Amino acid sequence: MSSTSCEYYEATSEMPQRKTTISNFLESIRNSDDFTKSRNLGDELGGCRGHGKGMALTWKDLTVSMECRNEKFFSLVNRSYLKRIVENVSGVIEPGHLVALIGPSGAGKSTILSALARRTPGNAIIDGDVRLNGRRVDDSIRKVTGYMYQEDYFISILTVREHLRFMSRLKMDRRTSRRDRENRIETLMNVLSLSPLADSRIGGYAADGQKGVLSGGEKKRLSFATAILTLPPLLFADEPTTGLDSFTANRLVSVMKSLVQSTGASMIATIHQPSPEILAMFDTIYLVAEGRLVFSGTADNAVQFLLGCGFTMNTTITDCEFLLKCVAPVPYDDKRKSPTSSKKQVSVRKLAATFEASDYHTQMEDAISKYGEDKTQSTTSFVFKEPFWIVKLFWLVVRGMVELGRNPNVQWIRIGQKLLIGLTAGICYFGTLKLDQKGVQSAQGAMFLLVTENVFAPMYAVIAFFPQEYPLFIGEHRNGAYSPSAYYLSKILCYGPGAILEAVLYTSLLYALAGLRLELYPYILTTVFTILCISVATAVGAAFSNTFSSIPKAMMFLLPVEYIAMITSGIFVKLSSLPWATAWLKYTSWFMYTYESISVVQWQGVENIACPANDTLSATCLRNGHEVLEHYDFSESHLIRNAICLVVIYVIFQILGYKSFARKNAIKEIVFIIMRPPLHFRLSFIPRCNAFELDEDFIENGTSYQLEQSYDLLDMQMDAIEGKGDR
Ligand SMILES: Nc1ncnc2c1ncn2[C@@H]1O[C@H](COP(=O)(O)OP(=O)(O)OP(=O)(O)O)[C@@H](O)[C@H]1O
Repeated sequence: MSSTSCEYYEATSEMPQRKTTISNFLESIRNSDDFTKSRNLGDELGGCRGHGKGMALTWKDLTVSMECRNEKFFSLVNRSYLKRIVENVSGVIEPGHLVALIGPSGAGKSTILSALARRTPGNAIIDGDVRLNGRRVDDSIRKVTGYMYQEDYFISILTVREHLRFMSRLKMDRRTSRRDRENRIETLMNVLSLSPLADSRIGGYAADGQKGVLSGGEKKRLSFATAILTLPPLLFADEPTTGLDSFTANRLVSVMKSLVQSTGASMIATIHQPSPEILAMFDTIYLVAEGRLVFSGTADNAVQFLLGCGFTMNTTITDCEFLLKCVAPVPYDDKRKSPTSSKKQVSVRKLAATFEASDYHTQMEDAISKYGEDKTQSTTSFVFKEPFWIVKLFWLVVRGMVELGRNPNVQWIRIGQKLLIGLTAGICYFGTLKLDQKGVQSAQGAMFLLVTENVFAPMYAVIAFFPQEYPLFIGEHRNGAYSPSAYYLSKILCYGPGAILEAVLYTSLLYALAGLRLELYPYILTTVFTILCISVATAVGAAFSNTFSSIPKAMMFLLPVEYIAMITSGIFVKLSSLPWATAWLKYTSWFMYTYESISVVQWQGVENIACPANDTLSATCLRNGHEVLEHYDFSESHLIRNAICLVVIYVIFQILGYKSFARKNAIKEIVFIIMRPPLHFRLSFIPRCNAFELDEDFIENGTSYQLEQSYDLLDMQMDAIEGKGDR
């Protein structure tokens, strides 16, 4: 190691006497029963057929910034600013190595991990050179690598074994035989002590208030089992040991260690306060603080490096505690008020600079050059044959059906609700539908109820549905389990039959009780149009739900659209009296298309509607079905047009819903593009700031309104801070 000058720390002359070295620990673990037992885990799990040996991942000057917004009520004019989270971090994961990212909370470990694995949130802006076996990574890394999220994403009503079975169908190589799949599932459950829980429901705090069945630690292990189901050649694990007791954490890391050793796979894990035993199992550790790399090498060397920098270590703390203490963040208030603590704040930068000047850094750079330039192994040789899209769709539908079947209350309650409303409305209309003027009003009222009840309830049910499902979808999709299209379509296929059943039951009940035209043709056509109506309503709900970031926002924007559609249905306003500026709105109204159609089938060919004796010659008396339809500005020739328009509206909203689901905010982006010129014009009057006059608050709570400007200002600001800090 090169001599490092760390004169800003008070150097200690006395090196602490450490009771046990990390190498001793590693030796003792290697000799332990537990470790030897799981040593051949790779073979037991069926080797890494289809995945080849491990992969080398290198990254140079990785920088990650997050585009943040100052959330305002009307988010179209929210100002964005950039928050830099990771700063020029480099490193390497060699094949067959177990690597740890350690550092204090908020240091940027998860951000580095997700940036390397291409699983960052949408607001992340990543810069740097990341290579997998020498090739620049793209989104295909998601398919060949495994990722274990910090949060657990499960369908609570599935059992442990069912969950693993579904994931094996969605994720494992399509050439894997059923027997191999089952073997792997059983072995993993066995190794991770999940076998006794194989038939227990995963649980979780579901919407129905059902309490969790698996504990947090058991879910963590299940999460790990899911991540390694495909035996990925490279696994990213975000805090795999958090929430586990020390014995289980130890066991989990020893499984990781044995897997990398027996299969040659590589694994990187962020880890909080590992015990000495766990720390010793990692081949390399990356110590991160404030988004910077402070050290890379073995844990033993990290301690030596920091001791060499002048930190003191007393004998009562563990190595990891010592490492974390050296780079612990200073509380925000202290940082602002106390000059001494701001000196400590600079020290992480200096520590990073010291590391950059050290031999450890040179060794790391050599390894990066070695693996970063290696183009002999193509990443494509690891690309396993994933299941076909249609197969994934099939299993997603089956999983959705199982979910519905296990949670029948929701569906039964909705059906019960529909029957009750149909019954109540039917009783109210019972005996009122006669062929006279009053009967016309009653019939139109009953038909309008047929429309509204098939719009509002399903639309609002869908609005709440997608936000609930989104975290699970994101977690599984980013892990390469399936595409958004397969998932979205599976949801339509799963929930479609239920919605159709609701529409049929409600329509039939109200139709019969109210005494609407009791003939097969009008009944079937009315039912068909109410089914089209409920389908459009769910598509509209899905589009709005997926477009806006929260349910209240989606409702806020949906309500005016829904009101326009309802008002232009033909019952509240004479459609021919609408002024030219708003007359076109009726063509967007699915209420109008449905209401007109069921009115047509009801009144087509009806003659002899009775008028009051003293009113037979009055122009207001409707004598036959044709006059009724004319009164509402409806036309008998519109039936096919209406059916086509409903289908078109359905398709448009499903596409918008899907686009927004796959790429959040699709509709909002369109609105923003339209709004951009006036916004740009307005914002150009805001005076520009001098970057050097800005303080750190700018970076945290910045007021920049253009992304490019944010970048430039941020760079200048960081340079300014660094310049001051180094002097
Ligand atoms: N999507 C995001 N948008 C804005 N800021 C973010 C985002 N994700 C993370 N951050 C911020 O980045 C910083 C680092 O977060 P990160 O989760 O990477 O830290 P960490 O070291 O993994 O912490 P912990 O150990 O507590 O999980 C935090 O200050 C966090 O608030």
